[in-house]
Amino acid sequence: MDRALGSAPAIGGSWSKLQPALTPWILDVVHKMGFSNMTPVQAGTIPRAMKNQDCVVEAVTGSGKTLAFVVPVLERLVRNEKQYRKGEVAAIVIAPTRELAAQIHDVFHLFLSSLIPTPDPSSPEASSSRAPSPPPEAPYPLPMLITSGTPTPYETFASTGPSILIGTPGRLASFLLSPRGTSLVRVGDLDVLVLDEADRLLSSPDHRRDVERIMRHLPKQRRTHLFSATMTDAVEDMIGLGLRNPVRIVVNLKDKRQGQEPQERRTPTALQNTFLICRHAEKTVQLVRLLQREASNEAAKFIVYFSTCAAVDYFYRILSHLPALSAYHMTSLHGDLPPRVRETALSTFTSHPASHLSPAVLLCTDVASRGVDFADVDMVIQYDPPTDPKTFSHRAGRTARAGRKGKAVVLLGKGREVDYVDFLAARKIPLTPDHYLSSDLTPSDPPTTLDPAAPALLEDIRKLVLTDRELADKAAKAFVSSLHAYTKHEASFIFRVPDLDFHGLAMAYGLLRLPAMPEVRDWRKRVEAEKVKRDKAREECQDGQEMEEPEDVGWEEADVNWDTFAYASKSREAARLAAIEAKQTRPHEGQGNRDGVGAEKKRKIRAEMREAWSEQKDKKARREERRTKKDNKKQAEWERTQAEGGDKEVGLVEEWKKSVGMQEKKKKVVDEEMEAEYKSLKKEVKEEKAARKARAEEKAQGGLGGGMFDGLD
Ligand SMILES: Nc1ncnc2c1ncn2[C@@H]1O[C@H](COP(=O)(O)OP(=O)(O)OP(=O)(O)O)[C@@H](O)[C@H]1O
Repeated sequence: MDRALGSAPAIGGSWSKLQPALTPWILDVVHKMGFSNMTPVQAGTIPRAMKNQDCVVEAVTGSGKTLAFVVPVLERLVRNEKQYRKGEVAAIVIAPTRELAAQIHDVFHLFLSSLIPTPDPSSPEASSSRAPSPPPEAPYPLPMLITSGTPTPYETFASTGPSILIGTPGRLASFLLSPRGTSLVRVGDLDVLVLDEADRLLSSPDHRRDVERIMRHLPKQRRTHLFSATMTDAVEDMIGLGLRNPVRIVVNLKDKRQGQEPQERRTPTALQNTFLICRHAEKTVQLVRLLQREASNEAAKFIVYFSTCAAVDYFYRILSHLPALSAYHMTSLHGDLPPRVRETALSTFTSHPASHLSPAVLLCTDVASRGVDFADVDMVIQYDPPTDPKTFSHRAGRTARAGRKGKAVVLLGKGREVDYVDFLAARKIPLTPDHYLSSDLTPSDPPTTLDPAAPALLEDIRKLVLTDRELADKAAKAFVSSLHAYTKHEASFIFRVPDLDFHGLAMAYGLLRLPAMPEVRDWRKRVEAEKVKRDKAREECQDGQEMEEPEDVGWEEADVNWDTFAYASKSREAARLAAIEAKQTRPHEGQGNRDGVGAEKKRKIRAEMREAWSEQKDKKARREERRTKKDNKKQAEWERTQAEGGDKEVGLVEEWKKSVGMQEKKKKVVDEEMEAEYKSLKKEVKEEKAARKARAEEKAQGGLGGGMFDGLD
């Protein structure tokens, strides 16, 4: 492979001086966007991508990578001698999330819309910019978005005949490779394939499998470009497999400090990238104060990252109701929300007329960490550090885009988590310290004893939670899921569950009680064992020397009557009461049939539910790996027969395709059946457990019982 570095000039130069020169209408649109000069990555990439070179492009967040592929894709298609007809696809862009795919589609659409007459506002197509526009005079390339939540692709594809497809890997693969897709969508003359956020696409096994399936379906005679702010080994593999003599374009930044050698860095220079240390119990207090302090410094738009969808859901409900944040406009965004809701959330946040008096806050997971272009975010706060360290710079990079200033802060728990700063520095992501914020929002040293605002905030949150049992469910779910995410940190030697202060976290979440889960049980045992050890050592201590006690933030279970604690939703509460009553009147229902088959299955499910989440995940990963290996073997076999040539080749390919298709179909049916069975049994076990618990609580024996889903009902 050609490893030549594409030299990207420090200053990009003028768009109008680009060689080869841009087509006038494309240049016109770029100028209308307000850009007279290229960014370095654009200057380094566009001339090469316009010619016949595959490109692997690595440049920091917010450096203008989108235009670096949109412009050459359009140029190549406009200049192409081949006239693409309806049904023929000339370019495909794959992005890891629907938000990013939609954004890329919008950029293509922006170029195209400069050529077409404004549609009649009364027509249904005019209502959405995502709907393919009526074709202008041929041969201008029409883009089409293929992600979940977009209109049925086949009809739209057949009627509009787009030549550029932009989508997420799974949806694109099923669109292109389904029997209907293979007969309707012709890719034989595809000119260019772009993978945006290539490292993310290739390091997730699901995405990678789909990307590879798509690539195998495309002609080898094509250009392929990979773009990302961070590159991984997975990308290196792909370079070998799917690209031909690619040129590598790396836009590096140097951190020039007075009197020091310039240091290479992976984040924009205009980004003030910081960390703040506090107790776990003080995290929510610090989050609230950060929002307040920055707004008092004129900041108007914030993004706050959590590790899980459940945490976003919960904190959205809590923070939206805190009097201290009443002026803030909160929006939540995560992958468990339906596509339409995600789309609305994103546009609500981007279009909200925020000011420092009425700031806008987006609470989200990593679904909004990569690629999504927010023009005017002042501050990014990472409530939870990301489980994958590569995500760190992507999250922080949602601010300080295209040379603008911005600030990012990550909240780190006192103790071992502080090592994360060195860990990132070694990865060319330097962080500077931010101060603990005291109650008057002035910087201070971290308090030596617990900030009294933490227990006070706990009480405020609890008051809120006690108004609706659903909030207590959400709190427990958020806590459990965040803890599971914590066990998945790639930097596991820094983020160690045994070092976590569970009571501190419970305080930051405003929990009423700790959910019963293996990790909490182990922690309780550990704390108890340490106490016994200390007591023993104290007894044995001859000289009366004081022993240092570990800090206890003083979180205690709230005094709640769980029998009468009701859901605010009348129907939900009625269902809860009905379920309790039903179980009391028919206590043995659902305990399996006489031959013991049901009981055996339930035993297995119970065991699975108790199994640590991490083990369940590992099993899934192993299954995934086996499947990928099998696919690869079949692919190798297919390629071997192709290389051998001969008449039987076509038959073998067909046979292979058929067998893969059959297997996938069969697997889907089996999966669906198994899933349905699993779900219904899981529901039964859960109901049974809830009833047992209700009975036990009635007998005033209390306590949190067995499996990890207890406390989450
Ligand atoms: N030549 C240019 N001059 C000024 N601004 C530009 C230029 N090109 C792009 N931009 C703006 O820079 C911002 C960031 O661009 P873009 O989203 O393409 O960055 P990116 O490198 O893809 O970032 P990420 O890695 O986070 O996805 C956008 O708001 C875009 O409009």
